[in-house]
Amino acid sequence: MTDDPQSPTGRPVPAWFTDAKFGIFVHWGAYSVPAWAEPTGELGATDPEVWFAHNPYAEWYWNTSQIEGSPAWEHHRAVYGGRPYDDFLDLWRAESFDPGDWADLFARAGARYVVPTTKHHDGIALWDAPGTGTRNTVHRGPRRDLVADLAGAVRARGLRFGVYYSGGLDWYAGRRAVIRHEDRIDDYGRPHEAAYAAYALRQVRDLIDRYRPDVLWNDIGWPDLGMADLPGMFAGYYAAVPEGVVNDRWDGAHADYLTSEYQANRQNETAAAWENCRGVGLSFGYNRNEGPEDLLDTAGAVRLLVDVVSRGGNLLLNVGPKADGTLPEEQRAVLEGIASWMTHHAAAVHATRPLEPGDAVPGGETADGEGPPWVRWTRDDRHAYAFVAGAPGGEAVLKVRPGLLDPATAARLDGGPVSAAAVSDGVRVASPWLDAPLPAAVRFSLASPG
Ligand SMILES: C[C@@H]1N[C@H](CNC(=O)Cc2c[nH]c3ccccc23)[C@@H](O)[C@H](O)[C@@H]1O
Repeated sequence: MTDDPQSPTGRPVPAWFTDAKFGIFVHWGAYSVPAWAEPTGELGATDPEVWFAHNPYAEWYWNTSQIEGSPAWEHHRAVYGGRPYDDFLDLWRAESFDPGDWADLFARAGARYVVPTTKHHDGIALWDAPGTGTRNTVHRGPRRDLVADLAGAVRARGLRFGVYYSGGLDWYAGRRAVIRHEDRIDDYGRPHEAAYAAYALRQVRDLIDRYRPDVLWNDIGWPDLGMADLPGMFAGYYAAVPEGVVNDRWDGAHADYLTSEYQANRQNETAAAWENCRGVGLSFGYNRNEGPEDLLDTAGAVRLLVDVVSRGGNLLLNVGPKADGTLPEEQRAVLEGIASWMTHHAAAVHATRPLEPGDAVPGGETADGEGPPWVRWTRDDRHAYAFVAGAPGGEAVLKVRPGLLDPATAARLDGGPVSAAAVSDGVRVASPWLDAPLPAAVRFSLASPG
């Protein structure tokens, strides 16, 4: 294993992952019953002092609702009379869950992999996980192996299937310690005992044996006394899933790729392979309190995806299903919007790579890179794709290395008219609606392919 941040383990990352560009995260659990949080702000852009007591992550309901005096604490008393959290497992029916419908939408949206929670911080398993007794969705609540149901539907449509596992926190089998901001000194109450390490290892090995996940997406970290188990576990994983990929949240033990989350750990976005994850809104679990102002719209989601891909990363965009198994309409609408955009633009996203350094400079943007127009680039062996949005009057100067492109080959992927001409510092393009918020891609042939 190397300590090279660019390729953390030296193992080449399977091409399917770096070509995939777009995955769907799914946070679904007992927390989806209350589905209640304050839409406070984005991780990494929100005051850590207020984060835990006003946690925008609805999947943290167990913790937030136990912080005395917090709005979630008040809500849990007022609406649920302070009843035990595990009641939500039995109230979670998933009566309208249609994994094929989800998988159809994810495939149309251009996602190439899907990663659902299999055990989040509340310790409730979405399969009959070893050591959980009946505290799982096979024996209670939905009474279904939700991991198997989604794996089958996703793979039937040719998408890859990964698993999210909360190795670093388990508020049931680990430590039932409520985490307040001041607890950061106490390592956030993370469990490190040998018994928990064995419990977690057994569950991850079970996930590998039963579902052959294409992605092992661990969260928070791994128990100290279980660190010695990991090399063997990873070796077993790669033997079972030769094209498998492992994320970076194993307390440094191993990583095929690095992750960022909303605005947190964005320094990881320089790695050879990396992935940014976030919700359509400010939460991963469904939060009934989120309004349009808290959610990405289609243009925002597409610009996020294109920006990430233009910098060599993947976007893992999360949807938080309701307890009944339907996707919230406002989140579904964003995926439908991406799907519509993808019908013309998939070729400029999947299996592309960034332009070489120096091939393009902030194209027509102001110095801060934020001014109009919004321009991002991708390329493959034969073409360069300029994604343009917000161009005043539909005109933009794409500042690229002279000789990189053949302007005569300019064509909008969505079929719209476009004119292009070489200018001293690049290519001027003009086309109606390049001033729209939703990016349109202009394809050029590379003057020298390769
Ligand atoms: C996908 C989300 N992950 C959250 C945990 N996130 C973090 O701990 C942030 C973080 C810690 N170390 C990192 C390394 C890289 C990127 C983010 C993190 C969970 O607490 C959320 O509930 C949700 O599952």
